[in-house]
Amino acid sequence: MSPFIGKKTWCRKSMTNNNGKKPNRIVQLSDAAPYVLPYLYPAELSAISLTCKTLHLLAKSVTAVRSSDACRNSEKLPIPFVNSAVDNHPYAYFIYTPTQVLSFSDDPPRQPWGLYPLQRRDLGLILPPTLEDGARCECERCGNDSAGCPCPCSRQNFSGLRWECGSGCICDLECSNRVSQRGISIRLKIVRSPGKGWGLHAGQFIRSGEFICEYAGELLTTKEARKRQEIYDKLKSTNKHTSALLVVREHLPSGNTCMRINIDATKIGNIARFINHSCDGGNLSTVLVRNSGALLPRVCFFASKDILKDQELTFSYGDSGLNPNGSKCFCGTSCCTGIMPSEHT
Ligand SMILES: C[S@@+](CC[C@H](N)C(=O)[O-])C[C@H]1O[C@@H](n2cnc3c(N)ncnc32)[C@H](O)[C@@H]1O
Repeated sequence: MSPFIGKKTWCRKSMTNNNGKKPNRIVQLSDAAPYVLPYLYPAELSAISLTCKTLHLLAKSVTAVRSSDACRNSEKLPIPFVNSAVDNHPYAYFIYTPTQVLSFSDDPPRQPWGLYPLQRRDLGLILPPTLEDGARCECERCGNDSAGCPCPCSRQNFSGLRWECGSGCICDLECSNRVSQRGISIRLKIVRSPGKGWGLHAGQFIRSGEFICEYAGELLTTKEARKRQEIYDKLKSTNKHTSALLVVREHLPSGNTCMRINIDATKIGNIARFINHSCDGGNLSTVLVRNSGALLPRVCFFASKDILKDQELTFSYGDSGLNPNGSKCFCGTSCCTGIMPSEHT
């Protein structure tokens, strides 16, 4: 019997098994689809949706789940994509990580997204270890005795640099000095607009100083960052590609040296990859957060002013005067230079 995919959504496996015999097993598409469809890239999903009505409906429900939460159910609240008829993009595809990861030299592994609610462990990426329950920090910042905690709390309030407790402390994630380690807990949405593409917007009022999110992505060496930027610049000229490579420089106390942190959220990242540029500096500040016990700092966004519900969250990508050939800026602020800042790494 030839493979049959019909009204009743049954198909016969046409592949032969190890013995060269055709297995006699009947597979119901709607049962198998949840194990396959979430792994497909958007182009594959739309190709498969053209093959039959059942797969069309299943692919449509994968798309609906993907558009309903860019974070794959791995943050406290869903962060949906909103496209009010700007174009026909229901969502943007990328691999989700809640925090920074080491770079992948090849393409990262596929990550399931769609159809069933994912747990953090399903994401297939290395996630930061959680601390044992019950452990309590004894530092002053946590309101207890100052004895015993090796965290550098006393060095807090450095401008642009924040110290938090970490794996070197005995406190848990509830410690008040770990605000950037508990994931995203404010309502946000990713809104499509003409000119800028996707952008991150507030889904609620956000008070000045509140933690928004980490800039999560692949940590790159400077050599790798420069190589990737060259590739992205070429792709950008086709107008079909947006990249999300952020370079942050940390000036070390000596004043003579600075450390570069290159984070590429183009393929693997979190919702910070959707934050657009604003020539007036925007409403977010970029803060380097050092956790006690961690070698590298993380780049985090905090609200630099009160942000109203539905307002776009933005920050300044840099100085546009350095980039006379840059692409058009659509930030819409009164001080807009009309040109996007340099993306030279
Ligand atoms: C980190 S991504 C931000 C998310 C992006 N809008 C998207 O749709 O994925 C950076 C890219 O967004 C676009 N972008 C960001 N700010 C912009 C602005 N003010 N005007 C025009 N395009 C902007 C540029 O294409 C830039 O390379």
